[in-house]
Amino acid sequence: MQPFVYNSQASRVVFGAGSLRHLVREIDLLGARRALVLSTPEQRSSAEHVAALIGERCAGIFDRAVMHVPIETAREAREVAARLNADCAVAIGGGSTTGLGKAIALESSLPILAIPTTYAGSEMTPIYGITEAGLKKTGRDARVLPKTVIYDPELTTGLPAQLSVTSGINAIAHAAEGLYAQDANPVMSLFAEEGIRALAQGLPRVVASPDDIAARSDCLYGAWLCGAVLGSVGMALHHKLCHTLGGSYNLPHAETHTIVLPHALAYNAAAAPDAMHRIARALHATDAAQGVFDLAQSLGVTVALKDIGMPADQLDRCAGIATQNAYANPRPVERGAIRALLEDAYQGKRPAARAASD
Ligand SMILES: NC(=O)C1=CN([C@@H]2O[C@H](COP(=O)(O)OP(=O)(O)OC[C@H]3O[C@@H](n4cnc5c(N)ncnc54)[C@H](O)[C@@H]3O)[C@@H](O)[C@H]2O)C=CC1
Ligand SMILES: O=C(O)/C=C\C(=O)CC(=O)O
Repeated sequence: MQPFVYNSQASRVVFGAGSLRHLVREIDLLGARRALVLSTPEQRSSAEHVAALIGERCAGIFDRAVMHVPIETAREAREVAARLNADCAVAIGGGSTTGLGKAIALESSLPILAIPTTYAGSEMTPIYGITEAGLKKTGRDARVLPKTVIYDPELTTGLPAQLSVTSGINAIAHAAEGLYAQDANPVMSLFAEEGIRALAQGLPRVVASPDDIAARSDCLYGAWLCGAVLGSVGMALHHKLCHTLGGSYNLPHAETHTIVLPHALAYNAAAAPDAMHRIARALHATDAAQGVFDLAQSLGVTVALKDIGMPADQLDRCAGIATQNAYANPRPVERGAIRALLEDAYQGKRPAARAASD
């Protein structure tokens, strides 16, 4: 075994159907008295349910979380938290809502209790993102890692089937890149492979029956493990491409991950054979890139950037942005090859299998 460094991220996880009933106990354990509940406008009713559970210790609800955390929203939420004397933030929702909690915690160190309702995994990471003047900046800071996470699969049954699939593949992307990360380690690789396996088994059952709690549990468990990988080791080409596409063209986050991942894996396949073997094994596929593509296509989500609003004439520019700064990746990142990758993703082409001799 190669020497390695493993950074554990300290958080408390309460997992299981119905575990939202432990919310007040968990707020007590944080030592908090005035909880500010965060949500998107669409999940206002979930926020109200949470506020009712918290009772008199609920300081208020802020329901304006949106994707990519615009700085104006972050400032408004910070002001509300300060005005209400909140001493903890309870974020119920996906990565956008957790991200808003992180924007508050970044300045105030307010502890976050996250209740994830998608599979994006932000609740397991010290990574924050804030968008200012059309530019999204991300960073790592221990203050933004949620202190407590309540994973209750019952809260995910309302996540539409298509968003469940793309969000699940967003999670798989964290694990896949974690397996070939420059700072990969055996512990996170175990999390990664198990996370992919749980999601690959759970997602088809969720699509067939969105209320299936056992399937929802498998997916949320997989999302937890994959999120932990994202929080612990560095990402590479795939995440760089998705941030470029999402940030520059405002493409939807989970869908973009779903479309790009097979092509990023095909690009890196020959340079990371062990990771590809483990991804394929977890997917019960013979090839990692094709396995992800087939999973997405068989579950009825789009596999082409042209279907989600990517302008055809921007592929050159996108290849330029994604290759202008150096970053760790198993295979050198070359502009011409990235342009070809983007063309394949734009058209929704099934990637070729890695040759056995590669
Ligand atoms: N900092 C980090 O470590 C990470 C950050 N992110 C960030 O998170 C954002 C994307 O988060 P996502 O979770 O993909 O989407 P999201 O949080 O934007 O949610 C998408 C939509 O689905 C709704 N929704 C969520 N859960 C639902 C449920 N159970 N039932 C019905 N509707 C539900 C939301 O209210 C929203 O309208 C991006 O800004 C991305 O950059 C994503 C992953 C990791
Ligand atoms: O952009 C952020 O807020 C930080 C990380 C991610 O979004 C990870 C991802 O691309 O899923």
